[in-house]
Amino acid sequence: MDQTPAVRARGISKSFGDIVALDGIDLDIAAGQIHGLVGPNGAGKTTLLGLLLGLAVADGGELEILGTPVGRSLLVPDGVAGFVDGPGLYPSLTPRQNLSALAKLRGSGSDEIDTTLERVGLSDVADDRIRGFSLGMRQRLGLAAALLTRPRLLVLDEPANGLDPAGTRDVHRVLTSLASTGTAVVLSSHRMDDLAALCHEVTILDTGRLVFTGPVAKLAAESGELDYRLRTSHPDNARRIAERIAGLTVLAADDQHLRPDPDTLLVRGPVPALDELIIALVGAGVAVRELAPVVAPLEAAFLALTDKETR
Ligand SMILES: Nc1ncnc2c1ncn2[C@@H]1O[C@H](COP(=O)(O)OP(=O)(O)OP(=O)(O)O)[C@@H](O)[C@H]1O
Repeated sequence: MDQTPAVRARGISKSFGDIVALDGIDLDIAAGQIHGLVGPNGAGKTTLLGLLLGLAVADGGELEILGTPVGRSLLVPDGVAGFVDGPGLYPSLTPRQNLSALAKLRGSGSDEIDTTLERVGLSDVADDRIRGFSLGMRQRLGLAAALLTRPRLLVLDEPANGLDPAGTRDVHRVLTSLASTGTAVVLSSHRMDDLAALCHEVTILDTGRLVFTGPVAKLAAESGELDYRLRTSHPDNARRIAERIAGLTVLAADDQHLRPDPDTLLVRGPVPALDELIIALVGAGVAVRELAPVVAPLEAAFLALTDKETR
């Protein structure tokens, strides 16, 4: 596998008038890596993806794509494909015609149209006009158009947007198989569960600044103490026992904006205190029916790193 980094960015900045969309971003994406970009609305994700696609140039910093320095012109090297703000398609044409037009423009890929349409699950509608397509079907076709160029860096802005669960699974499968052959994939998403399932590394942006970049497991480890939902056979006894465990706090349901449920207790504490709680509950004849984090560890880390109220 080619060891040239797909992306190497140092101190990238980009402003639109007074708005600082990116503020000194460093980013490394290795070949064959699926890298997720997350952040609240307006964090700068689309702006960063646009720079990688050559749709705009940075105001400052250094950017290397597939080993080639990208200067102040809008040229990115061959081997980069993808889309931001939805794929650009010809609505009056069919998927097959869209891909044929693209293959003609590029002078290659026309023999791969059928297999590419099949890969993204559009074989059955290959000859229907795309004007009536759903958002999810357009997303699939956008991905097909990108795949046809055999990219070494694939850049996708919210590719799972509008996809049903089966569509999301198909896209994950395509991206995972692409990465296994050395293509780097960078994608934005608002769904931490998707990113956890798909990405090797994630970068979190917040109002143009980088607040985390690294392996998904490292991010999950930053979630600190979590809140857990505890369902037992005897909620009143469970509450009394939980209140006696050192380091454990029993929370009110409205702390979490959750629907009140008399059978469920909310507790916050470190894992050893939870272990102690379970042992005590079982010892007292209280059956534990569920103990699960209210917010998944990755989501909790994301919220802690980007939550303005707590900052
Ligand atoms: N062409 C533009 N002109 C002016 N401001 C812009 C432009 N593009 C982006 N911005 C601003 O830059 C900031 C970053 O926007 P960007 O679209 O990159 O965020 P994002 O993380 O992709 O957001 P979202 O999750 O809502 O898609 C925002 O404040 C946005 O309003």
